[in-house]
Amino acid sequence: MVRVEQLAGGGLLTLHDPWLPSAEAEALLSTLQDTVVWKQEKIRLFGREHFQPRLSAWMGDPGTIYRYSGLTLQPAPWTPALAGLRERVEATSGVPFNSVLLNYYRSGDDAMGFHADAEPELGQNPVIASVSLGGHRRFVLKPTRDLPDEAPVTLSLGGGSLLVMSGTTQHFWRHGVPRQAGAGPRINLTFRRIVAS
Ligand SMILES: O=C(O)CCC(=O)C(=O)O
Ligand SMILES: [Fe+2]
Repeated sequence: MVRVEQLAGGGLLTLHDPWLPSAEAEALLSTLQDTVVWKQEKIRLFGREHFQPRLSAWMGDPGTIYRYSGLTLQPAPWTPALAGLRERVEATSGVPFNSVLLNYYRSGDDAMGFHADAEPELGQNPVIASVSLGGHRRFVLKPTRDLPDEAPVTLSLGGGSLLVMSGTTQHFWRHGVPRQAGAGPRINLTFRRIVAS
């Protein structure tokens, strides 16, 4: 099923759910849990250092260096599983990607704070394609202060789904994955296109 949601300000969400067959999504979850070199990165936020409340990894074509929150990530080479998945994400979304940020939420205590994927190396109005594996999590979008009358939008991202964020989503909306009691392990893959570094 495909659900399309237009956001105020010209953002667009396209949710394909299911996208991957569930047996494949489950197999990919355990392959990634076991084979990715996961790290808990220490970031600098408002001048203070702390560990991110999740594990992560960065994979991509040579030269796709990613900088955010004081970190500089060098890409690990594509594994066969993710190189194949990238092609399928590109086929569905119609957009080329050269890198992917992997986030591993070990439990409902792991989370992602509100942010926009608006780093300069992603260019203007980037398309971000987000594959979820494992347990459902709430994915919340909040308008920026440019859209004071808009209410937050909440999606439930289940294992095997593909969410494509496009248009001006990263300009007028911020998104996050709040802590969620009882949630199971989840891996999210955000495919991106680094256009300059
Ligand atoms: O885990 C998610 O669904 C969101 C991940 C995300 O926002 C990101 O990687 O920038
Ligand atoms: Fe994001």
